[in-house]
Amino acid sequence: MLRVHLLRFSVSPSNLFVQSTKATAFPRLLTSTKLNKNSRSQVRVYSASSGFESSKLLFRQLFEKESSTYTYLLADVSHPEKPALLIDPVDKMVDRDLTLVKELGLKLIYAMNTHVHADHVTGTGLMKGKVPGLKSIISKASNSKADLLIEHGDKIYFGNLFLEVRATPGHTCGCVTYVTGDVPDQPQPRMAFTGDALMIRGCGRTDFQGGSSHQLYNSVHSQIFTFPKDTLVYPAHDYRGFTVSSVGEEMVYNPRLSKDEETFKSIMENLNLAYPKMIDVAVPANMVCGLQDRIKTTI
Ligand SMILES: N[C@@H](CCC(=O)N[C@@H](CSS)C(=O)NCC(=O)O)C(=O)O
Repeated sequence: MLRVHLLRFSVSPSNLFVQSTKATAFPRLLTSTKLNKNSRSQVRVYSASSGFESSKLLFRQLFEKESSTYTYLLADVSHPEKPALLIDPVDKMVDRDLTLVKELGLKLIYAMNTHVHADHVTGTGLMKGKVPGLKSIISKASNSKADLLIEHGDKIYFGNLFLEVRATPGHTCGCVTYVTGDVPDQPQPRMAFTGDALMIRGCGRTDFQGGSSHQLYNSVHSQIFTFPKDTLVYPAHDYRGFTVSSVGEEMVYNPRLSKDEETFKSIMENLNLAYPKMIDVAVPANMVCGLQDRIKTTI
């Protein structure tokens, strides 16, 4: 039985980050406090283990061709349990993904979504039925159901590695970007999993699901373009064969987001894209992280 442990810390005047090591189960939810002399901001930390061993990232980019979706597998292979997570798995590729996880000897602990997708059904619900203890994750702002509802500033630990959550609404109201940590024992350069907020030489559309071109412009400029320029950009989709970009590259060459906001809005208003074919099926399913048939008993 999985136990979730929640702790809160009081604030003290320094700019340190403190997390609990008292939780008793794996994985666990921790709450910690970002200590800042000017604020009392609290940051929740989802942690799969404690300890300060050196870390090593295993990383795979996987593709689903009908919706042109990228799924990302990350694991800390320096940790004895090799805890792993998947970002944006697709329902029809669940067996591929879980076979790979098994072959690599990983322990899948989180199946995460960057947002409520409109073009395909998430694999997180199916995976929960196949991997005991697996937790689904989506943002609280998405108004969806999942095991863990994350918010801006949260840290999601897998072994000694972690992803930070950045709210990047605009394509949908609940979009988040997951970015690797900026401390020395985390992967360098940083890696940003931008979902549909920032794509390679493009971005997510803003014409449904609470989309807003004003919000998207501000999200990308304030939350993604402020990462170091060598930060790698891994989107949820690519329609032209690109696999990875960098923040510096997109700041210069993104034909939409390198422009001023008014020009960006005008571009977004004139995209004239057809609605995604799967939208009526995908959105309701993804609002419950693909668990629509079992929602009452499993979440
Ligand atoms: N044709 C596809 C949907 C294509 C599409 O609308 N993609 C979205 C992301 S998935 S909701 C998007 O934001 N595209 C931006 C762009 O500039 O292409 C289908 O029918 O599924």
